[in-house]
Amino acid sequence: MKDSQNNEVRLEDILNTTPIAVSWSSLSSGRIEYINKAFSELFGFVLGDILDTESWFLRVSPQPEYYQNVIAPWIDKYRGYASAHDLSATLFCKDNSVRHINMCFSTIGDKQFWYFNDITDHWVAEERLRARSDMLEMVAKSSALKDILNVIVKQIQQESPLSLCSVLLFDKDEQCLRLGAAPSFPDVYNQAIDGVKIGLNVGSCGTAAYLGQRVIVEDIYDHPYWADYVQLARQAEVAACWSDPIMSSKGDLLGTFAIYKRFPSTPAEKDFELINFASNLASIAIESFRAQEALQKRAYFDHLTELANRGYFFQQCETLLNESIEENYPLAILMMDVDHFKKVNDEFGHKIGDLVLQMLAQMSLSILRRDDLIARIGGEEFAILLPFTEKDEALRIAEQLRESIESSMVLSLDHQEVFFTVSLGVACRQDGDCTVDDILNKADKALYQAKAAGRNCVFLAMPQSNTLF
Ligand SMILES: Nc1nc2c(ncn2[C@@H]2O[C@H](COP(=O)(O)OP(=O)(O)OP(=O)(O)O)[C@@H](O)[C@H]2O)c(=O)[nH]1
Repeated sequence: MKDSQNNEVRLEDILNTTPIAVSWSSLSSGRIEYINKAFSELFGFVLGDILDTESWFLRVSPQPEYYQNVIAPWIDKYRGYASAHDLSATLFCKDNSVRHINMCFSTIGDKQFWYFNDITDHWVAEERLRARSDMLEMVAKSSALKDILNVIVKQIQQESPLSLCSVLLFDKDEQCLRLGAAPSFPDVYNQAIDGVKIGLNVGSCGTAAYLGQRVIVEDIYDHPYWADYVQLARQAEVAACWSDPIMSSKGDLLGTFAIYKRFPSTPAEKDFELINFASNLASIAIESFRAQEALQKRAYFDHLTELANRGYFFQQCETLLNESIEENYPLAILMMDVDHFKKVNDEFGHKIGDLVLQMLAQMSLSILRRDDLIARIGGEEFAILLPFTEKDEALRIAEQLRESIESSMVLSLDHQEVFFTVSLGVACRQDGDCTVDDILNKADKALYQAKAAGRNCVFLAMPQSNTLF
């Protein structure tokens, strides 16, 4: 008896020196009878905190379903076996920090011996590598920026399950933040944040973007930065927010990355590391996306007027024409050409000619509807696609364009007012119009007639004849 007690003491001493967390429990009662020092250090529990394996696993599982669906079936499967296959699980410590554990158990008589190996560092490194390569793959495949940012946010939330994360994008023109990705926030919160101007005391993100530096608010309900936003925070059920500005490789502000907590919280060293990782990843994603966007713009858009170019117009036109034939909805095309443009160039110089084209583009955009498409298809020639548009509406839009352009002007280098006009040809899709060229040719002929009729007017291409509007 004395020997066995001595042996037990020695075994506990030995187990207390091992860096692996070890415990044993009674197979019949489930009661945990022993935990070693490494176990207490890893999970933060002492033996007095723990009753039996089931209640302990329920306490450390992220949700009860995780215990019921993952851990309990694993225990049942290997109950009574000499040893179980490993299970990798995400478990909470007593202080609610999260660890990734590789665990297994073996059974000897009535005793179940448990081994818990902390693989958090390894797991985090692997997950981050995976997130980075997933993100780069999405960037390479030209996925939507929102989807790419969602991958980043979800990765961080997985690594830090008690956190909610968001990425907001900086809108330089409006000096405001736009929603990038915040999948765990309620719509009411996301709608309120979308478009918020950056500035001091505009929550953690608005302030971080404004200052260009990290903002740590440990208690939203007791911080001047959040004074105007506590109601919103209450709706989202958040109480702490740590926000980092996302900067480009050239040091420009791209947006913000933020970690929110449900309770007032102070970030630990590993949280800062997590924020750095996320901001970095988001910066790569946003910069790559914007570079691709710029490339696409160059391929599809006219650099002088920033309107679509000929190639893009034909591509879009073909898609919409086929759609309008299939679904039998009306569609119209306008051809618009500057009158006597050569004269403008000759009289005032090419630079002023360019200004005229830019002014005309802006004026047209302000008149056209959201789904209309205007493109510069030649030097001073523009094509306009009007989907879901009947003849009368197309003529009304053409006339409005003509009138507005007639009454606009640019200033020459010696401050003279330079007025200009346009002629327009209008064609509507009719039965038998199968290609973009079919309709464009009609619109072109109507434009030619408008020119021949003296310019600064609108002509409609009719099935048999052309008519002055
Ligand atoms: N400033 C400027 N001029 C351009 C550009 N592209 C083409 N042009 C000029 O547009 C003019 C077109 O002249 P024309 O085809 O004779 O047409 P027009 O003078 O407008 O006469 P109508 O169309 O018959 O009313 C030429 O002088 C071109 O040099 C451009 O990007 N910028």
